[in-house]
Amino acid sequence: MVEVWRVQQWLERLAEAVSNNITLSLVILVLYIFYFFKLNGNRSRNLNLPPSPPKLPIIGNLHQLGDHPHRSFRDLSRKYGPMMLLHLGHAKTLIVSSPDIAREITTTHDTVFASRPFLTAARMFMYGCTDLTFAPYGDYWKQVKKVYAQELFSVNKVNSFRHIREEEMALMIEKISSSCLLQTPADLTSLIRNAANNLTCRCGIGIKRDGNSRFGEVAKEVVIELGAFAYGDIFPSLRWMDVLTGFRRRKLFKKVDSYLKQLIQDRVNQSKADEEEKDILDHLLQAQKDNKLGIDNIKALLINVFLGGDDAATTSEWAIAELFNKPSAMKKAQEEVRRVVGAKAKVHEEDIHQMEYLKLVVKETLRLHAPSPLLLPRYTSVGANVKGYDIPPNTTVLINVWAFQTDPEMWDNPEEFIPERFSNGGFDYKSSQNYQYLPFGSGRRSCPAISFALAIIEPVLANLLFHFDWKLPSDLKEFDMTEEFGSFVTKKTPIQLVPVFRPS
Ligand code: HEM
Repeated sequence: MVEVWRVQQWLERLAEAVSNNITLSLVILVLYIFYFFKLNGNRSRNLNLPPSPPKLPIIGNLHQLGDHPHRSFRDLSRKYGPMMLLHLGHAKTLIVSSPDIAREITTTHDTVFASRPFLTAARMFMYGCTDLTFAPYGDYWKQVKKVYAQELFSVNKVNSFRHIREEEMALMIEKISSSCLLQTPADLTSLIRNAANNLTCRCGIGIKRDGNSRFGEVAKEVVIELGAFAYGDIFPSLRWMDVLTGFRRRKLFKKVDSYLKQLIQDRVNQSKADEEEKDILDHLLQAQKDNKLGIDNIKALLINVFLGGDDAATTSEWAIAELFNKPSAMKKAQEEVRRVVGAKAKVHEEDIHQMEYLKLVVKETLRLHAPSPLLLPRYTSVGANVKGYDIPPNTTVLINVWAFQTDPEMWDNPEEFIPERFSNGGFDYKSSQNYQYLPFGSGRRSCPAISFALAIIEPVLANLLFHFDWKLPSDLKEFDMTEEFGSFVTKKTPIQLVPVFRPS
């Protein structure tokens, strides 16, 4: 019998040969794609499919994606309509660009489109997609969603993390104060990311996710890997190429896995008795004792929590960037924060409840800069009919909320940052009444952590506005607002501003 390690060695040699030889890789790629084009034929001949832009052989519409897919899709939808069927490589992808069709997908046909595609990186890092984000819709997802809603992100639980938020805010302010004394620019991007990620991870697992700690490094690499290219995601028939070429991914996974294993083991040995002190990991271990979850499920769910901090950090960064770019809004927000906090030395959480303009600033930021402008991909394994069009089985669905959150037909001066546009109410994060504003998604797969996220974003902003005024470093003439598309849409260049202590 052939020994397993020999087979492994053989596979690794083959993989090396393929990845070192571009011509061989390309020949295999082309042969496979032609084979599957032929095999699949035109199965959709009798279907009334949504309009599609012309596509190229093999790569389909991939060349039309550009650096900012949400913008390219919006431009294409102006020509081909609010429901387009694209072929990203071999993957059928429905692009939705109107609130009306978003409602159909997330409400009328919610259960049909409630799954997620099995993305290569998610399969690995989310332990076979057993986290909440990528789990296929079904009993397991429902059970995990219940644990999240009742035990992890309930209002009481979010409130119980208040001391962590206050400590992390104090640390952030202390670090900025030293830049203030030296009159050097503060790297707000990394300060905000550190604060949001430390805070999220302390609530999740009781430890920080500092940029340069071992855990911080690993978490950062996972975020990059989740947004990275994989053959199998666009050419499902080429999934085997990912197996052959995914050494780096597997190495990283081993690192993540051993880290999480140790973390869980340590916690099992010292569980906390006090309900108030329990963090997310304690609750997940309790769910394991109740036979609701396995150890690998817990690891996957913890990764979900690490990633959430990045969403909140991205939003806080964009809010500061937009305020800096619009001095009248900055002045109004600062005046409100300073009036509400008054003579106190620091911002208290009860103060934030009274900061109405600050909340409008967050809403407007999420309109222009939803961290996931295409939401998270949905997937249907069965066919469906939406607005008279046939959606074939095995189609991924991307809802381009950015397109309708910036549509001039729905918003006045849509490119401009105007927090006041939300002052009449009418747009709630959770309400599904108005589908033209959906930064947290909609329906059963919408974000379960809205209050948790706002409880990070609002204190970060209130503290930055209360303690400091901000000015451009002397060597900078302009403030760059370019976007970068990755796992989230972030600001391309870090925010470097010089802090000045607020006038007393
Ligand atoms: C500004 C902050 C955030 C934004 C804008 C945001 C946005 C989103 C969006 C758009 C989705 C997909 C919705 C859909 O497919 O319809 C989502 C799902 C999700 N979010 Fe958030 N999120 C934020 C913060 C967080 C945080 C802090 C956490 C956790 C710590 C979190 C955990 C999740 C999870 C687990 C899902 C998957 C839900 C499912 O598939 O059932 N999010 N979020």
